[in-house]
Amino acid sequence: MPKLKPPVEPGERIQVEITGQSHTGDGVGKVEGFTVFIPLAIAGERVEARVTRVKKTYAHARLEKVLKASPNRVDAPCPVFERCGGCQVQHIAYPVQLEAKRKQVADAFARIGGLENVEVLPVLGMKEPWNYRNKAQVPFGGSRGRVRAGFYAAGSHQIVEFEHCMVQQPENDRAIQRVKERVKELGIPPYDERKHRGVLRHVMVRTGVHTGDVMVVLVTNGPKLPGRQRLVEGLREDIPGLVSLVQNIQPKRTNVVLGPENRILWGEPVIHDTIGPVRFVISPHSFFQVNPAQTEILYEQVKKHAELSGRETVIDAYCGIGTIALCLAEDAARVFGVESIPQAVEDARHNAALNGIDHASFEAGTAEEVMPRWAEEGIRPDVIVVDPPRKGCAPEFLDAAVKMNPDRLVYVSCNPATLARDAAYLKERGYVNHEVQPVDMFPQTGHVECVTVFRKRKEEGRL
Ligand SMILES: C[S@@+](CC[C@H](N)C(=O)[O-])C[C@H]1O[C@@H](n2cnc3c(N)ncnc32)[C@H](O)[C@@H]1O
Repeated sequence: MPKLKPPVEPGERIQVEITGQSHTGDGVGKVEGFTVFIPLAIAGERVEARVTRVKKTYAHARLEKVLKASPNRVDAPCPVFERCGGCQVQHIAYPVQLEAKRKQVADAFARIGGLENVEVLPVLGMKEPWNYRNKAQVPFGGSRGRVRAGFYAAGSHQIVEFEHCMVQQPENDRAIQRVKERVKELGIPPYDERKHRGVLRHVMVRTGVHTGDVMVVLVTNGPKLPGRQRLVEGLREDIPGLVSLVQNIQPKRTNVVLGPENRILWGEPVIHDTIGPVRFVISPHSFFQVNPAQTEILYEQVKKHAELSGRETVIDAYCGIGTIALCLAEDAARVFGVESIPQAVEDARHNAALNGIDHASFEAGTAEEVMPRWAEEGIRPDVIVVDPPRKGCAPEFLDAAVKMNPDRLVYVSCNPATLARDAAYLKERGYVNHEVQPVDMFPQTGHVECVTVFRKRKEEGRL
């Protein structure tokens, strides 16, 4: 077949009807049947845009003028919204953001999973969809005299500075500004990623919203931290609730924020927070859900679908620091967790002890290696809960899960595309889901989280 030339070229000005919203929040339209993604455009609008990049099957364009505005367009409250890559959909009314996310999940089930009959319920959103994040990770740059700190602009490493981030807990904002002031005052050189020189690369702040604990992690390019003592004293004065001040060393030329080594500059190595009645320690490297209010809602959904009576054996796969496992433990006879990061597994064990839970055990390893072994060893869970990263579950893991013959498999997903793929895989193996409940863990962004339960197809009985 002769290759068709795309109908648009970089630099060209185009007019487009926007027909949908992509999973990253971009407006999507067609020019002579050719797909164009336009950030900041909204479904239902007619816009003028400048083509910036052309690929074989799609192009990107920059919005220049809204010719016909959608009634769903609102003024984005954040002054740096259009430049900062943190949020993508502040310009869309919140109820419409939620419906776009619901549709995104339904499309993934229909197109990727071939599962048109799975019902996608309305997204559980927030009453106040702002100031929710308990964790901020801010790159530092510029020069000794002109320190810059902010978020990267979309698709680049240009730092967009801010004083107040509208999706962060205010404690995180304040801590970042105080670090920036002290770094300036003490002349600590920020990191220059092009030359791989300088000291301060990132600052990470985590807040335990229920305990008030604050952790500040200063990520440096090497072990040196000039002005260390004065910096520690200054930040102890400046940051109310500071419990843990850590230096993390990332000597590599990489986009990975945290390096392997943590040094305690002052205070504790961890902070605490709670989910429901369960208390957790959080260390710099551990995964902890970033939207505490919505985590309670997400976990309620998991509990509802797990239907525990106190007699069940439960596996929590991809368990992080054991949050789901330990929140379910009260209603289960036995809980097993598996997680690939050894430090998180140590935290999970510590968390079990902290809460007096002695019928939960955690194993370090990949879920795809550990589950087949558990299946061989004869572990037969009634309920399996999975909460994998964006790439979803490995087939070896799902094969082992099916072999264990659980009654229910509760799937928590941060990526509708891989959830739909795995749903199709499970359906072929006799496990089906009928409904998906999306939860808005990340308001103002394109991301959506989902919970669904797979059960053995009735007519097939035992597998
Ligand atoms: C989305 S997080 C879920 C954590 C936890 N369930 C929670 O709600 O806090 C996914 C977790 O899977 C872990 N992980 C990634 N790949 C894995 C694998 N192949 N096997 C086991 N765990 C994995 C990550 O380290 C991370 O802790």
